[in-house]
Amino acid sequence: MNKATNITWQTTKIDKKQRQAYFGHKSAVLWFTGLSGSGKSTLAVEVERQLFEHHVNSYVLDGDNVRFGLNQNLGFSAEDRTENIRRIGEVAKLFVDAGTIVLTAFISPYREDRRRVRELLDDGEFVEIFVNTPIEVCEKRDVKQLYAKARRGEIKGFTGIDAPYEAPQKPELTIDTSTQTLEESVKQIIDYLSSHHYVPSFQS
Ligand SMILES: Nc1ncnc2c1ncn2[C@@H]1O[C@H](COP(=O)(O)OS(=O)(=O)O)[C@@H](OP(=O)(O)O)[C@H]1O
Ligand SMILES: Nc1ncnc2c1ncn2[C@@H]1O[C@H](COP(=O)(O)OP(=O)(O)O)[C@@H](O)[C@H]1O
Repeated sequence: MNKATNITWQTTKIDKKQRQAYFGHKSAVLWFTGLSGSGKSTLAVEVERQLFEHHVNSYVLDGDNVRFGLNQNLGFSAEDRTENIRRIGEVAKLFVDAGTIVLTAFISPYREDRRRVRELLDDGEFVEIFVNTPIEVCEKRDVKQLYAKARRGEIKGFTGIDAPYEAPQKPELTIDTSTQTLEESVKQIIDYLSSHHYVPSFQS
């Protein structure tokens, strides 16, 4: 609910369609969701690099980074995670309006929070990518040693240990980084974008 009153939506002279035509590709959100250590950031960063190399406007919004700035007042309670995802959704929508393919790498554990972001956007603009790497593999990787801390009880409410992760029911794409190489996963995503005419066709 808006707290401010007496506000009106300002329209501009250049719209999303004009920006997309100018850049030569569609804009959308590639919404990576999955457990910590599942591979969201690694995938997003590599897809961004390849899109950029092929002259596609692309930009990664990453969990840890956004929490250093925009969302530095939020923690990991269910309410704070919901607010985290709500703000990211609004930021992602601005990027889509600006003609960019924005890649978001957040655990985003709640189905309802992700659904709300999908609803914010037009049809086809929300591409949900479920990074479905088994927790045993994520925990074994333990890139930031957070699973070990959670197991020792030093972090409370860690996703997958003592906080929930609600898997997507109908994601556009599912990736398992325990069985697919990085190259295979990136190719799967780029092929999806090409075959669905988000970007001109190219080989990853
Ligand atoms: N309690 C708890 N649970 C899960 N993750 C935790 C927690 N505390 C800190 N971290 C670190 O924060 C990163 C997840 O932040 P997100 O903004 O993606 O989380 S969420 O979408 O709001 O659930 C996550 O980063 P990724 O590993 O990149 O997913 C962790 O490094
Ligand atoms: N096939 C793969 N695809 C993506 N990441 C992989 C793969 N195999 C191993 N990894 C490693 O898994 C880790 C995933 O960490 P990260 O991308 O930070 O995950 P998240 O953003 O989901 O927390 C990285 O250290 C990465 O090098």
